[in-house]
Amino acid sequence: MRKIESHGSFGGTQEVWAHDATSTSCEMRFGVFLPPQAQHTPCPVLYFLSGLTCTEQNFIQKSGMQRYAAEHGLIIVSPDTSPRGEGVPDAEGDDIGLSAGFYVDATQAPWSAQYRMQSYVTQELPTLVEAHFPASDMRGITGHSMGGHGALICALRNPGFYRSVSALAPICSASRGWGRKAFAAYFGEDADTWRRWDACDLLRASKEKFPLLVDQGDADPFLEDKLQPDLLRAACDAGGHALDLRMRRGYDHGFYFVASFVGDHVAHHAAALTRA
Ligand SMILES: N[C@@H](CCC(=O)N[C@@H](CSC=O)C(=O)NCC(=O)O)C(=O)O
Repeated sequence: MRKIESHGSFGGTQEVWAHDATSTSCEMRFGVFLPPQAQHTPCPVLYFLSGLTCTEQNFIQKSGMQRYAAEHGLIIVSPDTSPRGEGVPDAEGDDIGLSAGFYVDATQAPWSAQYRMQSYVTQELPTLVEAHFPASDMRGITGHSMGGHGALICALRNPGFYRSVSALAPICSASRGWGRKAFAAYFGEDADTWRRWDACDLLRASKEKFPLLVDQGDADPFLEDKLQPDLLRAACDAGGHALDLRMRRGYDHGFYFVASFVGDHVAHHAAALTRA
């Protein structure tokens, strides 16, 4: 593992690390914010999954989350959004290939060899983080847009592994919205497989009940066609999950929105992760 960056921030440290990942067969980078409390005691970890076109940098530079993480004593880990490097498959468009891993394990060639972001985020990365940083095994997961979809499916596919889950402007049903092109490529046209990676289908089927905090701007240009919060509401009703969906007047999809509400999400996770 190699430390790429280290910056003092709100009494803690914002770092970026690189390592050779086995799940994605390439070098992967991730951000880790270590709050001041981590100098003395193991801290809970909140994973933040970013959206299309992002690397590990967008969230750590634009969200201002370090202030809230330092206040609540949370480590925040922010992985990259896809495998990277020479030979990694890509295709035309922002919603497939590089920066568009959709946090799934692809089944179709040529994607299946390296587009294994579900395994990376839910297995390899937590193992690495808990071995190398002062991290406890209390984990929460959140994300923005494609990363909101990612947070939901990671929690739903791994019951008991995360104590808390939330999302900012998530792609609520990737197989019906913004993920259709990627799902067709990564999984082929098998509808059963698509359902196993779609947050709304997983919510309808889940026996474990998930209390969900979701913020969504009502001026988001992707709201109706690509994000589809109405489908999330219907799936939570059908599956018996408590959904706190907060529609935010005048907010669009970008990081001005994320920065406005990330503090609420950090506080939400801190309450769940520091409860005895
Ligand atoms: N160009 C794309 C949309 C690009 C975009 O808005 N990306 C968002 C995430 S969208 C869903 O996953 C983002 O976080 N961008 C990075 C940033 O720093 O703003 C299109 O219009 O299709």
